[in-house]
Amino acid sequence: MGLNQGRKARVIAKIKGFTDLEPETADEASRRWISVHKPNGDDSQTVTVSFGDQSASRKESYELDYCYDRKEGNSLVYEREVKSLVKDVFSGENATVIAYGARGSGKTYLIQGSEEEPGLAVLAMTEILSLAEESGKLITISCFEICKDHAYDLLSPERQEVFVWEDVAKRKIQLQGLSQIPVKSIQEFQKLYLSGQNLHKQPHKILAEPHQRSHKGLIIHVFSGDKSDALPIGKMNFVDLAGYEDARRKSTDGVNLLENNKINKSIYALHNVIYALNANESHVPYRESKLTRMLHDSLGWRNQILMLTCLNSSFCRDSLYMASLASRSCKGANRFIPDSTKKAKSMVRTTLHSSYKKGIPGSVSATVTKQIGTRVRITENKGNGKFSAIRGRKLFDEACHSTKSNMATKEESLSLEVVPATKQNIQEEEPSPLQAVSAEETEKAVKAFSTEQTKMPNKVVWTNEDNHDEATPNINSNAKAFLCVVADHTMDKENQLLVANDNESPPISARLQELSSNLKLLYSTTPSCIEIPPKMDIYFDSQVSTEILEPKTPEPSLSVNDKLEIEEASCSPWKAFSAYSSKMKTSLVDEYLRFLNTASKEDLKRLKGIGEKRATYIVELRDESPEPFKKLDDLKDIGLSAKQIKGMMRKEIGELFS
Ligand SMILES: Nc1ncnc2c1ncn2[C@@H]1O[C@H](COP(=O)(O)OP(=O)(O)OP(=O)(O)O)[C@@H](O)[C@H]1O
Repeated sequence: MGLNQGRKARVIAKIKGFTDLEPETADEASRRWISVHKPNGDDSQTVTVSFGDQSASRKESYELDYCYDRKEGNSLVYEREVKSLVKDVFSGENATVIAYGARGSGKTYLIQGSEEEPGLAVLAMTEILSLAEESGKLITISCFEICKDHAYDLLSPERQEVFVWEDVAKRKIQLQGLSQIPVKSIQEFQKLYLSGQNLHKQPHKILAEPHQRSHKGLIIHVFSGDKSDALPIGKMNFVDLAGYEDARRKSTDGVNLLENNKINKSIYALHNVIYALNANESHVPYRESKLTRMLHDSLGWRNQILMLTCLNSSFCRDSLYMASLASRSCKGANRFIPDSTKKAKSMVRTTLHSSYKKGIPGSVSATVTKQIGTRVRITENKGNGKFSAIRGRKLFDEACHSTKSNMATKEESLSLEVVPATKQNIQEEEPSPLQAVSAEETEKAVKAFSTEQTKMPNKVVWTNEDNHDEATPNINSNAKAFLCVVADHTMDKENQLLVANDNESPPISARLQELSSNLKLLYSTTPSCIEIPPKMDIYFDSQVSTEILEPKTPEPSLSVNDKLEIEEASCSPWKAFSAYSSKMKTSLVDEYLRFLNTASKEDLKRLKGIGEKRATYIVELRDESPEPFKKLDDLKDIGLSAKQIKGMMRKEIGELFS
């Protein structure tokens, strides 16, 4: 199939097949719960998946690229969806197949399969090995898992941690610590892959260690030949995501909430990337999770992506939510960003840029040392006024630019060893006598580096886009150069109330605007005509309808009590007005708190008065407790005074009328 209608990722679904243990009546019940409308049969370019609830009186429907039925097996999905991707990998592209869905929705069965029914990864590997044999290519595999946003190598006995390094051109990823093992036969593959993937199903060596849910990945690398000088051609990733489970419900197997939150967050992060790719957005938020950072060089550009939404065949609320998320990222549309917000965004960006130009304090220092070949370190320091941050960026860009021409090619990168940069080694290292203290010296130092770079072949600049603190690998003596960039090159925005960001979801002002419009709409209606909207879940509209539903952000709801109060107040215009105002305030505050409790770090930074530091702190608080902000006063936990909190709310709401 593979028809993406011009989009980067194909998003399809597979309804879980029945196990032998399920009763015969399961089929009938399943049909009541989930049905698929294919307007052109198997050739449909879009299908509608409809879910009925247990009473069958209401339906929710979502559009996807395709949906495979319960009885359609893994081999059919392979033939129609994955086979063509295998060919693409041999012609130099990367392909990624990702299965996600509620817990127990058949993800592992689809990717890995069973003895009787091999999964997509096994079927693909069979074909890859056969093509490799015909054409004399070398195949290696890597297996990893991601637990609580840390990646581990599943093919090394010590299960070492894997770190993500990215070159400055942002097109190449190096997974440090991830083994690659050559594979020649399907038996060899099965042994390695299944033992790696099923580690979690074995009894834990340390009994006290609790059972952990994780994302599991397989990377199949194809090389140009089978000698040691072989060049990488392409790779194929298969990812079996940990099952989604609504964090608001109690976890069934004692998995702690924190772990659940991390899993869900990385599922959202992945969908935000897919959404941004399908919507052709200029910014794709790859850095929101470990998984998307690891797959960065396989997601986007000309690479192939297949998103497999696994759906439970019997009633499962989490499956509904997954279908909603899938539909959203499938279309790459349906996002609420009013024009006014776009305008505001570009205005903010201009202002921020010009404030840099005006020389808001910031500094750049560069260090050139000869300790390990040539090394240039550029750090931007805030506040000492020696150098503007924008100048620092410029110098950095210049350095990168002159390095880019010397970037290791695909061939060269094979033999390249990465020299990681960590916050720790940046700080601990002895200052060089050449440490620049003025703009002029800094510029000279960077130029020296650039010149040095142009002389040296085989060089690539790597940066760790992960947490800089996480890696403390040894400096490799074979490496000739590296550039460390202290990532915090955003200005301290805590007090500037300005944020420039291209992130994917609407800022709070846009959502508040939406809320405000909804409330205005309500206000313009006579109280007795007020419809009580049904209670909404995030992105999930449970309204009784057979229409195709667009996944949504939540809207305000009025309780029966609200409605009664408003009706009571309707006898006096002033009382009615006061009642509406008060409800509006409550809804706005609720929405604001919900945003604080759920938004990504980048989105949080869109709020007035929330900069890098506060956003980081909020995210950390959420890791400790799933919903740290229950009332506005809880903002005091991030160091705000009552006056500042009020000020921030006033500014946020004032924006609605600007
Ligand atoms: N198409 C199918 N036919 C028969 N049995 C299936 C099918 N799909 C899944 N199963 C069975 O359903 C159970 C759950 O499937 P599986 O482990 O693949 O789900 P999962 O989504 O990977 O679970 P988790 O969220 O826990 O990782 C397994 O016992 C599996 O064998």
